[in-house]
Amino acid sequence: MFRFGILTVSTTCSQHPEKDTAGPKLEGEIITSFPQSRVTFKKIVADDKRQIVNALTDVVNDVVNPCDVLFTVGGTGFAPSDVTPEATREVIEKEAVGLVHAIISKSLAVTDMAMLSRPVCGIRKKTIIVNFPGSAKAASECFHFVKNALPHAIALLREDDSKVRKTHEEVQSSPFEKSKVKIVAGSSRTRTSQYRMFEVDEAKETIFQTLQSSEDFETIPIFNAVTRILGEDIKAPMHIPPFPASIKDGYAVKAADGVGNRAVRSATAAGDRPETADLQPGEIIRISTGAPIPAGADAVVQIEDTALIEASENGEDEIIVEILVAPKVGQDIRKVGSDIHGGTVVLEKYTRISAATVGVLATLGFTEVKVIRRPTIAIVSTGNELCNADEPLKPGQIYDSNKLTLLLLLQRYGYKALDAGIAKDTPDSVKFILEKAFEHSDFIITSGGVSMGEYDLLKQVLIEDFNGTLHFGRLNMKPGKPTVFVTLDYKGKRKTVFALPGNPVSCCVTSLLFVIPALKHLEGDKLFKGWPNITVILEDDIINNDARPEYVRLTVWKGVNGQFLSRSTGNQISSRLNSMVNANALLLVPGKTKYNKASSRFALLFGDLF
Ligand SMILES: Nc1nc2c(c(=O)[nH]1)N[C@H]1C(S)=C(S)[C@@H](COP(=O)(O)OP(=O)(O)OC[C@H]3O[C@@H](n4cnc5c(N)ncnc54)[C@H](O)[C@@H]3O)O[C@H]1N2
Ligand code: MOO
Ligand SMILES: [Mg+2]
Repeated sequence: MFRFGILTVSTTCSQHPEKDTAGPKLEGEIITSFPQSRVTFKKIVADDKRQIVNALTDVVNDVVNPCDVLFTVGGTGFAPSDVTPEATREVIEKEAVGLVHAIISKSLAVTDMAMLSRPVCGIRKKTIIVNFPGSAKAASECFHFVKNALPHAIALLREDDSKVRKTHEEVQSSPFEKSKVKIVAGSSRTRTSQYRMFEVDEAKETIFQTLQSSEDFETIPIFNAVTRILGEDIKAPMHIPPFPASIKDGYAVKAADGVGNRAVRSATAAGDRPETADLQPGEIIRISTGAPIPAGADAVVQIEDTALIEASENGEDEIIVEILVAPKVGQDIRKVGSDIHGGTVVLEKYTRISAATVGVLATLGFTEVKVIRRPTIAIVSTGNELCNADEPLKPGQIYDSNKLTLLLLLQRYGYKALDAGIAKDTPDSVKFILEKAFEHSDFIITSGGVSMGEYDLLKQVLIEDFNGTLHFGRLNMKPGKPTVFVTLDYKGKRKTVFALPGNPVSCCVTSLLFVIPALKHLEGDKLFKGWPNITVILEDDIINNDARPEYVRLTVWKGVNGQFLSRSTGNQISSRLNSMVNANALLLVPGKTKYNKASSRFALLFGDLF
């Protein structure tokens, strides 16, 4: 049973209690909403801070007749006499700003006047004190805004564990199920990887065969459409230009008139309504670029090919102009539909939308466009050693860089991703974070936890807890050997997971070689055929001492003779992210191979040229 109190604060009502409509109205709402409850305290006091403080204190100290929630009604406004919030603040021990926020934000949805209410809510001992405005309507509305949270708030204050747990379970919908994975340490741990080593090309092929390009569409405003893939053929609903328009600043003429002096009838500029009275022989009309061609005119003579013969007295108007060069029919006129012919397909489905594409859509009057829906993407970091940027580093910790690098790398190619947090190196934590990511996203990129260590848990959790299909778990490449590609069904929805190696460079290089192409493929980008291979000249010797083929990061720029020159970005160890700084290309060097300085090689260009 809940116990409520109502303190009406009003000087008038304290003298004429029959005028208090808000208190009784609120009492009725309380009993209707909580039939098992009782209103154990009712009082009216004047708008007097001392009286309010005393009444509130009496209630919270009353052990015989305690009150779970005490509502004050009135005295929360801007009038000099309104002091209920100040009195409440003197009494409470803890503020409850969430209640205040609920009251104000929900009231603002009803009336702008809610801005002028100053409620204070808080807790003193086991009583919650809540300020409501003084009108009967507002008080009862506010009660409904907060009432759903009250039972749980009361249970918490009463330290009623069973009720609190029940509410937590209800709120969290499904109680968390622990991971099935057990960490295998010591003598029984595996010493050889059970995953077959895939070649890079085989891995790419596997990705493209496994992932189906989306045929799911959405309509978005054209100003958000750059980098998206067009989801339909766009037919022009009109001709561009929609009217014959002048290509030059000059004079609209009748070509048959030829050269000679002409009377300037009028002037027309871009944006003017088309002149409908037919141009007569011997007449011309001054015209500006983009203006509609007047009726009866069939050519435009640019101003450079004319001479002024006579002007008006004030010099503002041209009266007679001489045409110096004989015009041809149609000269300097943009015909209707000459840029875009109405009814034809002007943009093809699967085009990647550029600023110019948006311009064409705008020209045709489109404000929205149908595009292929992109997968929702989440990024997860894993590792006990990882620390968020806003926390101080403890011994043994490092800052998480992969999550941010991945988020921004994706952004560079137009993809937005969600930060799904950092998982600890425990099966439960990895499972919990992945579950959270699967709830919100269809395409998940993780980093770390995929190699041979006993705390490298990603593959096991994905397979054992989520019944994932592992398509590959090891690649013959450096960096990026332990790259993992998994698909699974979660609550009936298909999820794609790339579990990338934790080393920051491995994470970047594998994103460029597999993740971005996979996203482009999913999005139906039919024009993307992988990063272009360009011929570069090496400015230094490049040696790969590893048996694995190595993707060496290069800086490529255009030399004076137009050739592409390149230099390695320095020490290529996969922990050294500086090797990605200033890198715009990847040079594939076979295992145990030296590429000599000045030789020319193919490199994959993934960024802008320097
Ligand atoms: N016995 C073997 N050990 C390792 C092998 C192997 O084949 N046999 N492979 C090595 C290779 S190659 C790589 S690459 C790494 C991959 O490691 P994991 O993917 O398991 O990643 P972790 O062990 O969790 O971390 C590796 C490294 O990267 C740092 N890291 C991780 N996450 C982040 C982050 N978000 N931001 C910054 N730095 C991060 C982490 O601290 C480690 O230093 O395994 C080799 N081992
Ligand atoms: O393959 Mo690891 O990615 O060398 O560093
Ligand atoms: Mg590891």
